[in-house]
Amino acid sequence: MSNQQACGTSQIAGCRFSVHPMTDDFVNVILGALEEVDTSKVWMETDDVSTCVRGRISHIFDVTNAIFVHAAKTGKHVAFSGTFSIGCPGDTEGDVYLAEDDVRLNEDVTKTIEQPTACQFALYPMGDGDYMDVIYHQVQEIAKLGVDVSSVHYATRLDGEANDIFKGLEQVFTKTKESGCSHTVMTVSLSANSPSHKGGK
Ligand SMILES: Cc1ncc(C[n+]2csc(CCO)c2C)c(N)n1
Repeated sequence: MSNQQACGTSQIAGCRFSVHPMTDDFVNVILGALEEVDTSKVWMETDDVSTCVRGRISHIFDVTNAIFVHAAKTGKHVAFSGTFSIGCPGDTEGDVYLAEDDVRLNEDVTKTIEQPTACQFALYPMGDGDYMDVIYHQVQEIAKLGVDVSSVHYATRLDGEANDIFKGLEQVFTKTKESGCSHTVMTVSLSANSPSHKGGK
C-alpha cells in the first residue's frame, strides 16, 4: 500500500459510541450497562456525549457487544451508534492495553443474552485504492455467519441476534485490517426492542 508510511502504525483499536435508551430511566440504563461490564482490559473514558474504549480488537468488540446487550436486556428500546477505528495516525496513548491477552472477560455472560437486533454498518477501508473490492468481499463474507444481509443506501443492513451481528462486525473489521488496509473505520448503528421492528423492518 503506497501511503503505509504516512499513516499511523499503531495497532490499538478503538470505538467511540453512544447508547440511547428510549426511556425516562435512561441514566440507569446507560450507567448500569457501563458498570455491569468488565472493562479492565480496555482504556475507557465516558463523558456527557459518548464513551470511548481502546485496546485490542477482541476486547473492543467484547466490551461494546456486552454493553449493548446489557442495555437492551432491560427491554427498553435502545439505539447504539458507534465508530470503530484502527490505524488512526497518532493513536498511541494507552498502548499498554495491547499487552493484554485475548481472553474475553464478558463473553460467558454476553452469550447467554438473546437479543434480536437490527444493524446498519458502513466500512471505510482508508488508504486503499481497491476499497470497493474490500467492501464487497467483506459483505459477502458476513453473509455466511447466520445474519440476514441486505443493501441500503450508504450502508449494509444486518438483521439477527446481537451476538451474531457483533461477531460479523468484528470479522469484517479484523479481515479488512489484515488485508493490509492502513486505517480502517467502520460506523455502526444498532437498534433493539423498537416498536417498529414488529411487523417488518
Ligand atoms: C455509552 C454512552 N456513553 C456516554 C453517553 C452520554 N450520556 C448521556 S446520558 C448519560 C448518563 C448521565 O450522565 C451519559 C453518560 C451515552 N449516551 N452513551
